[in-house]
Formats: sequence, C-alpha cells, structure tokens
Amino acid sequence: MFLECWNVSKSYGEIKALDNVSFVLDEGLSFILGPNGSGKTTFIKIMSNIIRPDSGNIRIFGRDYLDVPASELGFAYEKIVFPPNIRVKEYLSAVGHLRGNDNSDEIITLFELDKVKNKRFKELSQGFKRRFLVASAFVGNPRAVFLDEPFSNVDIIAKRSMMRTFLELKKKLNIVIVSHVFTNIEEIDSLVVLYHGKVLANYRGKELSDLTGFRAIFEDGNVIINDVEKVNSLISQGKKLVKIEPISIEDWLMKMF
Ligand SMILES: Nc1ncnc2c1ncn2[C@@H]1O[C@H](COP(=O)(O)OP(=O)(O)OP(=O)(O)O)[C@@H](O)[C@H]1O
Repeated sequence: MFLECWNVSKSYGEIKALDNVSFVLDEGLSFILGPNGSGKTTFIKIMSNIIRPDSGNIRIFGRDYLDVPASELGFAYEKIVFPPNIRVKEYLSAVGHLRGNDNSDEIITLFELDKVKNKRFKELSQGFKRRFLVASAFVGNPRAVFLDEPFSNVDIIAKRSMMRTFLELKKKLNIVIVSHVFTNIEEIDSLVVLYHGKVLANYRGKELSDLTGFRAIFEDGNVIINDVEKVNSLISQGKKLVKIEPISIEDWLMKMF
C-alpha cells in the first residue's frame, strides 16, 4: 500500500465534508469516485496542505503526509488557473527545474502536447488547458500525483489516450484520480467510493477483478455472476439460459446509490 487514511474528518461549519473516513490505496493507479459534494476535492485539498483535517491520520510511503517533501507530490486541481501568457513548454520546463528534474520533453510527448508546446495558455482550447494542467503534475518525477477531475473538457479520444498514459506512468509512480464520472475505471489497482463524506467502498487488487466479468440470466429469474460451473449445472438441469452479458465496475457502483 502507498497511502492510508484513518478516521479523517473535515467540516465546513455544519457540513461534514469528510466524516470519519478510512481507506487504503495500493501502489499504481487508484480512483476515488463519488457524486457531487461527496468530499473528493476536500480530500485533495488536505493532501496538498491547502486545508488541514479536523482529525485523523494520513500516511504516504509509510510517513505522515505532512513530512513528505513537496517535490515528491504532484497536484492538478479541478479549477485551471495559469497566467494567460505563459507558454506550455516554458512553464513545464520551469516546474521541472524547480523540482530538480526537467523531464518536460518526455511529459509533453506522453500527454500529446507537442503541437501546442509553444502556445500561450490563453491560446489553448479547454481540452488542451486540462491536458496541460494534468501534465504539469507529472513534471519533475514526483512519487505520487493527485488529479481532480482530469478528464473534464477532454474529448473521448484524448481521454482514452490519457488513460493509456496513466497506465504507462503508473509503472513508476502512484496516481490518484478523483472523479464523479464512473467510466474508464478498468485496470486500476484500488478504488474508493465516497458518498456524503463517508466511505461506501474500498476495493483493492483481487476484490476489483471480482467486480468485473459476466452475468448469466435464466428464464426462471436465476442470475449467476462469474460462475461458469453453476451456469453449466443449471443448463444440464434443463434450465433455459436467456442471455449472458458482461458486467463492469460501473454496474456495481450504480447499485450503491
Ligand atoms: N469552502 C467551503 N465552505 C463551505 N462548504 C464547503 C466548502 N468546500 C466544500 N464545501 C462543502 O463540502 C462538501 C464536500 O465538498 P467537496 O468539494 O469536497 O465535494 P466533491 O466530491 O469534490 O464535489 P464535486 O464533485 O461537486 O466537485 C459539499 O457539501 C460542499 O458544499
């Protein structure tokens, strides 16, 4: 595991944005999913030390999260704020230098920003602004990157390509994606589902692969999930199979709400 939270709470006045939240994230790519207002951005703000939790503990890489050097963590917030005249390559290179490792050329290629690398921020389309922001979190080789709604305003083709890039990058660093969009969540290593500031589910490793597979529906109403032997046995008893359909993590998530 690379990140652990125990009993983390954060209130804004009467509103409990995070209510005694405990979960564990494994190395690799993790998603924290939840509908609007479930506390996702509050978690990212805590991780980046913009706000402090009222109570609870968070550890990353076995250390208290406040003891982790800033250069080891990268963040891309939901709101995109850059000086309008800043140029893509210049900015990413400067961030790389600041963090002690200018890998901006590699990051520009990975996030397919080559075409716009000499453009100013104000000249970019919304989708490229998002990709520029997300790319900036990876410059300087941090050990963990936290991304708030990284697919917002990004078209479906770029989204798929970003997801492939995350799957490539997760081999050498940890990526935590916070989102209200329940898609693109195959091939991940851990998942947290938040709802009204509470943890509804925290799946890791094999628990996640068990959430995908198939559902066999029989005429008598019997539904069998991921059990080929049981399906064969029912068929041999003369039960009529109506259909077999794939199931995804999204199906499970939708049933929680
Ligand atoms: N600065 C603040 N002052 C008061 N209430 C806040 C503040 N920031 C967040 N909240 C409230 O805390 C709760 C959790 O908000 P948060 O932004 O963490 O949720 P979220 O899951 O990121 O939502 P979204 O998907 O809509 O971005 C919400 O009820 C929100 O209205």
